[in-house]
Amino acid sequence: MTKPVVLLAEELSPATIEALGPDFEIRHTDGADRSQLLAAIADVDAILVRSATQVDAEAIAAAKKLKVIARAGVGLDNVDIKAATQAGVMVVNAPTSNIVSAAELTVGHILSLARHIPAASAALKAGEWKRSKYTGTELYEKKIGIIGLGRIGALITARLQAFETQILAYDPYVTSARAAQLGVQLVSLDELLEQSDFITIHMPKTPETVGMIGPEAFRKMKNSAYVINVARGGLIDEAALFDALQSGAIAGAGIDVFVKEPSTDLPFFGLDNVVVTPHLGASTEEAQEKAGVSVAKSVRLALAGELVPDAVNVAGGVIDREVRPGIPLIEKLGRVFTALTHASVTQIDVEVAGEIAGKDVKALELAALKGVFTDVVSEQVSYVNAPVLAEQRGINVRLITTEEVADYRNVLTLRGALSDGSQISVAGTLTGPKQIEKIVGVNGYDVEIPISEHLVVLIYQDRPGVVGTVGGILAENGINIAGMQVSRAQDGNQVLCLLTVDSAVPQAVLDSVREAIDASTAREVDLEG
Ligand SMILES: NC(=O)C1=CN([C@@H]2O[C@H](COP(=O)(O)OP(=O)(O)OC[C@H]3O[C@@H](n4cnc5c(N)ncnc54)[C@H](O)[C@@H]3O)[C@@H](O)[C@H]2O)C=CC1
Ligand SMILES: O=C(O)CCC(=O)C(=O)O
Repeated sequence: MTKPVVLLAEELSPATIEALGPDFEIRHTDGADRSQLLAAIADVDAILVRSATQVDAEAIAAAKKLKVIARAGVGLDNVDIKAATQAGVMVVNAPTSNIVSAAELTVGHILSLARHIPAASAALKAGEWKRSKYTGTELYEKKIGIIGLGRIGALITARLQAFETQILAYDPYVTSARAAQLGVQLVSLDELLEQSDFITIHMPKTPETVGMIGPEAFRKMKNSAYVINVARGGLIDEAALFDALQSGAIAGAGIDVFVKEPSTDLPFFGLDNVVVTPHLGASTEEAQEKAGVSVAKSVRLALAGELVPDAVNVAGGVIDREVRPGIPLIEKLGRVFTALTHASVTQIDVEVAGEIAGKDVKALELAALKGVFTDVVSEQVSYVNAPVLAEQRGINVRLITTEEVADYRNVLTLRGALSDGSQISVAGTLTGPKQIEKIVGVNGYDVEIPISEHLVVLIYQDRPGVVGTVGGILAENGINIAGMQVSRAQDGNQVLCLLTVDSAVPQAVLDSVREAIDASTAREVDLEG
């Protein structure tokens, strides 16, 4: 059997390959080389990148088998998440892998600027013993302004509080309670710019944040202020930074990230009051190992068809141990549901009844939709694009939970309204210590039959001899019946007969059954593959 292919598009820690294990074919490419990337991505199942590879809409369209894009780090500005979601491709990152490293580098930049360490070192190595030129400033009792008080901002706060600094922060999405918990004073952007001695930026790159630190912001800063960017190139307008440094509008800057990377000859590189590093925030042994292992685990889960806690374009999150067995069951129920439909679906209710209803069962909704669309569209259906497919078709989806259930510990039901006004439903459960997957209801008829790869659903007028007729036709065509349940409707003499058979039932055979017993419904549900 061919192994799924994982493409490593950048240099990643050796621990990444170890954590992937032997179940994959590993290929390498240089993701920064566009033509290499587009050729290499064409037939891979997963791609692992850092920040130098642009996994944009063009690359995603070229990747016909791609199921997961894994970013071994935090920032996802090099991945087109919208295009990935449309294509059913899961995007994962390693959100906490490198935050300590990035926070420590930021503190390094702050100290380098405060004490002119790189410049003094370069001068001494060049034979100059200059002490007064490199007189610095203490951090003690200084005001540090943090723009973006997320994971890294919070780590920097804790580290700089040890220097007995005062931390100000601007982050419109952080509550004052969170700021108080961190011992930070939340202020407006203007207040932060005007009061801070060191201003450090820790936001994502978004249309809202690009160029946020431009000419106007530099005008508001103290002449003695230092600015640090270990977040993303472009948050600071590079031309405005050059002017501010050259004109003495600010005292200096520490920059790890650039609009264009790699960049080796930007105008401000020539200035004495700038410390630059080549995007080293995450470049530690520890961060790379954590990022590599984290995304390798996510890739393993994603390629096994499971939901991934670190997926950024799936609403599933961490799945409770008791909810997990329901995922393959409800996906199968989704496929049975589709086989039962005879008109377009306008509404789907995913009902979770029983003990698990109190848990986070969002993953069951995703799995149900994945099942519903698996046999409907030619494109790959995943937890990622299943909700998109429902939305595109105008299907209203509801997740309904109730702890009340009559005969079983838990029952999962898909109930649908069709455009012709009719309703369909299929219910299932897991029974016994082996957690056998069973169908326990179809269109309101009670049954209890283990799910198998081939199911036949028949609805007909109750009368003697029908079961024998069905069995006879199937036998004539070499189809063995593994199980059968007949259920009579409570309000009439319609009967539902659910059969599990050992092989697929060709349409012609199903048509003969339908004719012979005058069935109003005769459907085969093929769960193979
Ligand atoms: N230089 C490097 O090697 C590394 C850089 N990074 C970058 O650092 C940045 C921060 O990462 P995390 O702290 O993990 O992200 P995070 O998502 O935990 O925090 C970002 C914070 O920015 C805030 N924010 C968003 N828009 C804002 C706005 N308009 N004004 C003010 N605040 C705003 C959010 O509310 C959030 O609290 C990201 O851009 C990430 O890509 C992360 C790791 C390494
Ligand atoms: O992988 C890298 O070195 C880039 C790290 C980074 O910028 C991030 O994780 O956002």
